[in-house]
Amino acid sequence: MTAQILDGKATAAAIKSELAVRVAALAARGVVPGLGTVLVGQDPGSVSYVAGKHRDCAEVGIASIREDLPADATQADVEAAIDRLNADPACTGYIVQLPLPKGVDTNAVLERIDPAKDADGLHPTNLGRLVLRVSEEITSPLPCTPAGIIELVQRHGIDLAGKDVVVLGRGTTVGRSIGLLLTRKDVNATVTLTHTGTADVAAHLRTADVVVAAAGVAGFVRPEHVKPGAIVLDVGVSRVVDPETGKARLRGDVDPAVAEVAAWISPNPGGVGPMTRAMLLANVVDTAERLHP
Ligand SMILES: Nc1nc2c(c(=O)[nH]1)N[C@@H](CN(C=O)c1ccc(C(=O)N[C@@H](CCC(=O)O)C(=O)O)cc1)CN2
Repeated sequence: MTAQILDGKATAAAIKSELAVRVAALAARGVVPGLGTVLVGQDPGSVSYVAGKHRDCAEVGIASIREDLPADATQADVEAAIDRLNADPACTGYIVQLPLPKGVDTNAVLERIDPAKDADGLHPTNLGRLVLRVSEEITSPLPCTPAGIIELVQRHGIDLAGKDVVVLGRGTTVGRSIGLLLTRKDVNATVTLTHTGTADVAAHLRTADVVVAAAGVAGFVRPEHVKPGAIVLDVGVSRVVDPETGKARLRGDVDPAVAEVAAWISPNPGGVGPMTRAMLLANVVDTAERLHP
């Protein structure tokens, strides 16, 4: 079996076209959504992701605002940037690019974001709404990567109801929150969250209908871990130096040979990453439409 591709690049492009139409309709009424970013330091991945977010904004007609801080920025410097974006009427939503350098308290930073401007859906108020609302319509921003994974699968005609999903990794942007979305009544999957304290991760993986690999360990999921016909989402990214060329290249959490066992697989790059960015834009547009009905 060779897996079919869950094409995040093409799906994100389709979503961006839909969003561009909605942004034009807002603009016709004098409403211009504005996305802010807070970037601390020069981590190459973070620099590239933030640049991509601003390129996306330009593509769909969303204004962008940048707060770029040096790697040695203090907690007070980061909080001052947050306060500026909270107060800026041109900024209708913003994100703080993660991870933050050691020494900056990430949770304190996330909690300082105005929940009404939380474009990442990571503020405790917005995560709390997800905890409470299992069957109601959600009118607050959703965490971008989890929302992007579900959208990617559903836009390929796959129904997740009744499926057993095994998630690898309990990080802030994916593992902690994806179960809240997958177990909503409109999705109806069953979720097992595995992590570095799980006794036998391989045993869980082998039973999964769907694997969400967000461990950040290159090539962690191998063909012998995957049930034939499973759906595999490759989320984690590692920058691995090629010993022959000395150049760094991106590697996902999933060994490419898994494509010989799975029914569906998301490439990495070109899978979940572009969907994360598309969902961020969707959160910004949704918020602007809710504020200006
Ligand atoms: N505040 C946040 N920080 C982080 C998040 C997040 O959702 N919010 N997620 C990740 C990084 N991330 C978004 O910020 C992200 C990751 C990957 C991509 C992407 O488009 N990747 C491309 C490859 C890009 C490259 O070549 O470098 C792909 O997969 O095709 C976008 C966003 C952690 N931080």
